Amino acid sequence: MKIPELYEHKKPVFSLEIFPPKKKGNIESIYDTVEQLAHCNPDFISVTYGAGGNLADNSTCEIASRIKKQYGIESVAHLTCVNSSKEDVEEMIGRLAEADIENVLALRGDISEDGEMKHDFHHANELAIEVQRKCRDNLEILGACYPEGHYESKSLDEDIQNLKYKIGAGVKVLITQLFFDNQCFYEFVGKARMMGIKVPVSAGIMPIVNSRQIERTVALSGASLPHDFTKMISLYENNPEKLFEAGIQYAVDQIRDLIINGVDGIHLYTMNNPKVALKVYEKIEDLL
Ligand SMILES: NC(=O)C1=CN([C@@H]2O[C@H](COP(=O)(O)OP(=O)(O)OC[C@H]3O[C@@H](n4cnc5c(N)ncnc54)[C@H](O)[C@@H]3O)[C@@H](O)[C@H]2O)C=CC1
Ligand SMILES: Nc1nc(=O)c2c([nH]1)NC[C@@H]1CN(c3ccc(C(=O)N[C@@H](CCC(=O)O)C(=O)O)cc3)CN21
Repeated sequence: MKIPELYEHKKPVFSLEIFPPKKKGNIESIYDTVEQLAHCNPDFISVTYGAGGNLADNSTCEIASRIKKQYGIESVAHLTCVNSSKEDVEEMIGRLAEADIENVLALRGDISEDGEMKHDFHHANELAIEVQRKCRDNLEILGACYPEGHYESKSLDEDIQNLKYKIGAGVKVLITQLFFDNQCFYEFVGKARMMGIKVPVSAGIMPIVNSRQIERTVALSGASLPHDFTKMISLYENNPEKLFEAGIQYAVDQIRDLIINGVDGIHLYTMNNPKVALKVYEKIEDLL
């Protein structure tokens, strides 16, 4: 199924995100995770590509394909371009289409720490154009957006202007970077609508359930930390069980508020942890 159509018929769309296992030999382990995540009744599951130092290879395509075929759940394959040549990207697009994947999240990708990058693509809109050129009728394109602005942009306005290039290049649904302050999301969506962006925007939520995640997540996302959030961390940083429960509740409160305020979709960054996803799901199921 083509994901943009889902947003025409359902509100909120509820989606989950997973990443391929780090070690190549462990690829089968992800299917246990998917099997458990299926109990959350997701409208789709997305699979990252080269995120957080994980594999950027055919495993994204393989996993996204099996999610559809074996579990009957719609999938989205992430694809990044900044560390790839035009030939690499063309090959990957061909593979996705061959595997009957119908939806791709077109990303620039994180610039690797050693600074090595290829120079065929600079931004996500260029990748979207390439996907359109190669597979206009077979692949729907989703894109990423940043409620607090991407850290490379001078201002939120500039970032939203750049977002319009992606939409011009065929992106039909946006998924946000994770955030902990719903007010940032509401202001961002209000501004984007004023600036002419009409596509559905799913809110990306990551439950923080252990202290190890905090630093890494903040570094990756640049998300600001509201007072309630830092209070929760300082109260429970030495009590893993309490932090786990409080982290779930924080995400649940965020999601319930978003749904009540009419959000188009909720995209849950599961970090391959079905226990967390299921606990969140149980507490929001009545609103889905
Ligand atoms: N690997 C994965 O699965 C995931 C990766 N991400 C990460 O999100 C980050 C950025 O990815 P995208 O949003 O796809 O990048 P992007 O290319 O859309 O935006 C990156 C920066 O460039 C600016 N920009 C965008 N288009 C431009 C243009 N045509 N001309 C000038 N400036 C432009 C933006 O305002 C922003 O500051 C990366 O750090 C990516 O890795 C996010 C989600 C999942
Ligand atoms: N800048 C950026 N890059 C991304 O890849 C990205 C975002 N932002 N925002 C949303 C999601 C979050 N993503 C992530 C983040 C971390 C890992 C990851 O594998 N982290 C740890 C494992 C942590 C764990 O198992 O709990 C790692 O060690 O790599 C994967 C995908 C992908 N996405």
